[in-house]
Amino acid sequence: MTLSELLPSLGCEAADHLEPGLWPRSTSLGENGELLFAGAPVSHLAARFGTPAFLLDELQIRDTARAYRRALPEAEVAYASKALCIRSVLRWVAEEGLSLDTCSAGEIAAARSVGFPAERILLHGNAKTPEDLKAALAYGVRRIVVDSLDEIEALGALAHGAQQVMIRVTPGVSGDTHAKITTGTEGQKFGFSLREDVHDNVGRAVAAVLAQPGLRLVGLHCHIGSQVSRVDRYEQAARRMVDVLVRVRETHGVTLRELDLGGGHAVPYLTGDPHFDLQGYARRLRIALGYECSRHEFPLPRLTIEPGRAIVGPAGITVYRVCAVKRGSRTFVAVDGGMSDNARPALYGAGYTARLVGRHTRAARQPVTVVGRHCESGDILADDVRLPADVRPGDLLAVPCTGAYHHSLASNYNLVGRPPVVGVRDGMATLLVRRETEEDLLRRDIG
Ligand SMILES: Cc1ncc(COP(=O)(O)O)c(C=O)c1O
Ligand SMILES: N[C@@H](CCCC[NH3+])C(=O)O
Repeated sequence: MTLSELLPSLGCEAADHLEPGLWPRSTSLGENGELLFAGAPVSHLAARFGTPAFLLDELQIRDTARAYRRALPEAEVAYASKALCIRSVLRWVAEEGLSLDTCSAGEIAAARSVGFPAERILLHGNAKTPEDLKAALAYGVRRIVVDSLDEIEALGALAHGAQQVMIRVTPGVSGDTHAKITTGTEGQKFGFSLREDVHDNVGRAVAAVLAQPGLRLVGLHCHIGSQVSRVDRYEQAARRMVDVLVRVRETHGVTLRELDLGGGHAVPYLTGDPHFDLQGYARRLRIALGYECSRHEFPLPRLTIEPGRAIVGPAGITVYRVCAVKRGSRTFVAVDGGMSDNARPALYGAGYTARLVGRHTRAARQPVTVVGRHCESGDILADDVRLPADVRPGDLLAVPCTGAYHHSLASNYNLVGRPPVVGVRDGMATLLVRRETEEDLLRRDIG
């Protein structure tokens, strides 16, 4: 048992501290219980922008983008925009030299609106609509990652030039992650199977692309899942994909020069969650690809990777205001947001922590459940969190690691407007996405 685990059982509290590794690097504790975020007091940001609000540390996003490029200088690093697709973030990652993974006409439109270079964009999706494909072709998106025989036919009919195409493969490698975000194994909807006994397999996909005069097959893609911390699984996928490249050369006589190993790199949400070993990942991929390619006398393909969560997740926090505290068989601390700004606990049983900010208290910490304002019992933001016993309406709570798949998964359930996104850098805050108003909510309802 650690000291911080032992102290509460003795009725003592450890000195207040920020759980290491969970909060953005620029956060620190200020006076009177204040939390400083990228140089700005969170309670001031809450007063200025209201709550709930997503706060983003611009420099941390930029630093992480650079860390990826430094770790794998030979690779293309494509930010997976589904994690957080807002213009400012697209501009920041473009400036840091990243490419972009998109998966809809909407994400392409966002990229286009900031002039994201089309030659650095990829389009993904297991069910691309004609609008998605047309948007990609119209903007000149360099690579489209095809995911069904039907799509290959549809794209072939639309493409006139030599549209570059990659084929998404199901490598049969488990990312050892939540079932709902596992994508590398048979029996889920993404990718072409390596099994020859099923109809839509990789061999058929290769033949189908090669048969389309408007398409040019440039490589293969795989993505084993999201929130994956096991570097060995990526290494296994890389080896498997070289096998597939070699098999394609043997069977179809084409040497594919590009290999995209997807994203999925895990970030810690709770103390004790594993950190993704970026250096180890880079080293092991380099060795595995080098070894497998030389063993098969296959030219080293140009590598692409697609991290989303790892780029933006740890750089964001959400600030909420407490609306009510209910002390029954459990203590519920209800805040002014919930599953509409964080769907992840309801979707994946994801765990979060929370802390009181902007007020100093000597009250002992007690376990509480932080819940949202929505009409669902499952609208739980953080279970079993230790908050001061005197937590009360009007208090502010901050939740770390909310930069990825929070704003992008947000909904208007119960006709609640989505929170703003505020960028903070060197103490200066900028509203990047404004709060949704009642007028916004009613605008589309024209009946
Ligand atoms: C094809 C593809 N690439 C990249 C990603 C990004 O994943 P993550 O945000 O976990 O890095 C995803 C989502 O899982 C994906 O489906
Ligand atoms: N939405 C998921 C990740 C989806 C990954 C996209 N394929 C999450 O929050 O963990």
